[in-house]
Amino acid sequence: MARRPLVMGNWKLNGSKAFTKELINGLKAELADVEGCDVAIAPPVMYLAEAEAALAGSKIALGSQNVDLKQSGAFTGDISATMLKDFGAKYIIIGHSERRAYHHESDEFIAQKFAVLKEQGLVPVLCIGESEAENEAGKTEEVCARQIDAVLNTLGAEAFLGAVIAYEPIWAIGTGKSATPAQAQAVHAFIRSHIAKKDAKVAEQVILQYGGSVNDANAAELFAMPDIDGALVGGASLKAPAFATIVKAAAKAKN
Ligand SMILES: O=C[C@H](O)COP(=O)(O)O
Repeated sequence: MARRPLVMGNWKLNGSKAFTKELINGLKAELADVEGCDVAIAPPVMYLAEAEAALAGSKIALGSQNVDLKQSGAFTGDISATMLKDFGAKYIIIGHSERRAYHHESDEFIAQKFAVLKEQGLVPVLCIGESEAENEAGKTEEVCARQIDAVLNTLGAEAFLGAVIAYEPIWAIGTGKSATPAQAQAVHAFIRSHIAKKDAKVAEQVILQYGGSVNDANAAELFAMPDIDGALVGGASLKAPAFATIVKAAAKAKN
C-alpha cells in the first residue's frame, strides 16, 4: 500500500491575524495545482478562526500545535480537542520537544493526549526524537522506542492506525543542521520495524514525517528515502514559496 505523504507546517509562536491571512493566501496560490500530497498547517491557536476562514475552499488542512486533556471545566488556560474540532482542526501535534523541554511533558502525559485525540477522531502527530547528547551516546533508537512505547503499551498498535509520527532529532530543530537523508531513513526504518513487532499492517501504513531544518533545498533528497513520508516543517513553513517547494518535492518523490 502506497502511503500518501503529509507535509505539515508548524508555525510555532509566530504570526498575527494579518500574517495568517497573507501566508494562507500565498499557500493557496502556490499549491492550487499540486496533487498527491496532503498538506496541513498549525498556526498558533489564537489564529485558528482567521486560518479556518482563509482556508475555506482549499485542500490545505488545519492543525494545532498542542491540545490539553480535558474537554471542559475548571482548567484555566487549557484548550480542548472539541474546541480544536470546532475550528475544523484535524492534525494535532503532541509531544513536540519544545513542549517536552519547556513544559516538562512526560511520555505518559503525551500518551494520554494521544488517547484523547483518538477518542475525538482527530489525527495525532506524535513528535519523538533524541537530543544531541543522546545521539552521540548512541541512544537514538532507545529514546525513540521509549517515546513510542508510551503509546504502544497503553493504547496498543491499533492506536497508530491513521496516525502520524514525526521523527525530529532535537539537534536538527532550528539549527540549519538537518539529519542526512541516510541518517533519517535509518531511524525511520527502525521506528517502522519497532511498531511492526506489534502489528506489521499498522507499521506499514503509519505516516512517518521527518522534522528538523527541512527546507526547500534539502526536502527532495529526504523524500527520496523510502520510509520518509513527509515532513514537519518549522521555520521554512513561514514562507509560502519555500513551504510550497517542500510540498511539491514530496508530491513528486512519492507519486
Ligand atoms: O515542528 C517542527 C520542527 O521543530 C522543525 O523546526 P525547523 O524546521 O525550524 O527546524
